[in-house]
Amino acid sequence: MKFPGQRKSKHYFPVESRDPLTNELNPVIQPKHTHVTGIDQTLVDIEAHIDEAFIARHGLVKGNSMLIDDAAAHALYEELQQHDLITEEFAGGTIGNTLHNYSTLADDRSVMFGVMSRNIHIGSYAYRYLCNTSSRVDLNHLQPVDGPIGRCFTLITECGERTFAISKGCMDKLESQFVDETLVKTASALVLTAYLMRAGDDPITEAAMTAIGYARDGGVPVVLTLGTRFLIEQDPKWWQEFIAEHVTVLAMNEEEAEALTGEADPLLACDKALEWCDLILCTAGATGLYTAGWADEEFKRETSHMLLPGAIGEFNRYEFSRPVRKSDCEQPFKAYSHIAPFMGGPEKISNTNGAGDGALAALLHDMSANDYHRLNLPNSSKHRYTGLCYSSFAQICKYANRVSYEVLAQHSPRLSRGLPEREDSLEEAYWER
Ligand SMILES: Nc1ncnc2c1ncn2[C@@H]1O[C@H](COP(=O)(O)OP(=O)(O)O)[C@@H](O)[C@H]1O
Ligand SMILES: Nc1nc2c(ncn2[C@@H]2O[C@H](COP(=O)(O)O)[C@@H](O)[C@H]2O)c(=O)[nH]1
Repeated sequence: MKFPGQRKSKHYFPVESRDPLTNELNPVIQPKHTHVTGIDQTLVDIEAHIDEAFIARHGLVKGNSMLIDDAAAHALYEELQQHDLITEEFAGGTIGNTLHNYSTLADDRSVMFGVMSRNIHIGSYAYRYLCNTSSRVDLNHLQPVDGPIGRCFTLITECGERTFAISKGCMDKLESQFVDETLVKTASALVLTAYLMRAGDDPITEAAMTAIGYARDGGVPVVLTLGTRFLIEQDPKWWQEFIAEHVTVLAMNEEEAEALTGEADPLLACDKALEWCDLILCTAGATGLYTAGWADEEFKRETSHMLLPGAIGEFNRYEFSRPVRKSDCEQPFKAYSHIAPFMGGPEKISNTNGAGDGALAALLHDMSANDYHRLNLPNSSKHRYTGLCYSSFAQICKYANRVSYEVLAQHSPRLSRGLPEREDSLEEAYWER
């Protein structure tokens, strides 16, 4: 496992390179490994740049992710092809992207549960999906199906907004028996998307609920990403109860946060949602991102950064604390952190597809690094208490933000490589210190 984020560390990480004296006592150190699991609707993104009239003509809603039937998919695809509008085709799916990015960043294993076409032709969407997924993502547990995987028409309007039209194929056919109980129970996290709950009569919703049950029994954090505000605003109360009952870590953007809580200010939305879960990653486009969660009075750490004004005054005071599950705190209190986009954002953003998934992958990396460190160095002072993450709220903000930047600066929602070892933007002296 790679170190989460770029910085110098006072803890021994990775654990193989620990104190030479201890190494002499234990010359052969075989680190114990961790992994994360996730469930997704197996989808290929078909990206096209279109105008608003196209969106209206096909009965779509700008910014939404909508399911379309076969006839609508056919008409849409025909028009895209006729006018030569398709610019890219690559593996997608919000959890598929997150697992791929996690494995790329951590250089470590993730396991994806989903479906895959039984018969795959070279060049087909299924083939492309497999080719565009990191070899660190374990796809051995995919359920074979007699039909195509899903297609996600990713339609980008002039303003950079993306609208998704989903042609399901067999993407929702995942059955519970293909979710491996041991793998879920031994993972550092189970990652799910709200999209899994809109499968109608198809079995993927039940498979997700089965996985949630395994995670609960194994004490594994359940991480939920909200997908789109349109889904949440249909029934915010239902989602609030769902989160309160099942979710440890919530990932959302500011629009989804508002749909869930009724609060337009991301800080106030996080404050409210913390009543239902333990840790929140809230991305806010050009405003950057927030982390919010619980920490324990006994282990709180005050920031050395400037205290920030906002809907909650000086909200970042304890951002150097590490997130802890509320139930693991003796005296829980809420801590928050915020960061503006890395370097103000890339010079040119061709689209923001996957920027949120990238940020979540960084958070997952930090969570699994914590487990990895605890498994291998249980006596480290870091594990005097049971933290959810390896790093502080502030550090997670930095890392997530940096990864989002990388996704924005490239074309696909999936990272083609990890972050650079050294940041060109940081002065040489930082690394030499
Ligand atoms: N226009 C932008 N300028 C600079 N950074 C941006 C911009 N849009 C997104 N980002 C970065 O990407 C992150 C995630 O973006 P966001 O659009 O909120 O995610 P989502 O894909 O979930 O809607 C932000 O927190 C920020 O760091
Ligand atoms: N599993 C599903 N993934 C979906 C669906 N609609 C869109 N998407 C995927 O989201 C990412 C972009 O994520 P974001 O971070 O920019 O919001 C993209 O790659 C799509 O494939 C869906 O219904 N199910």
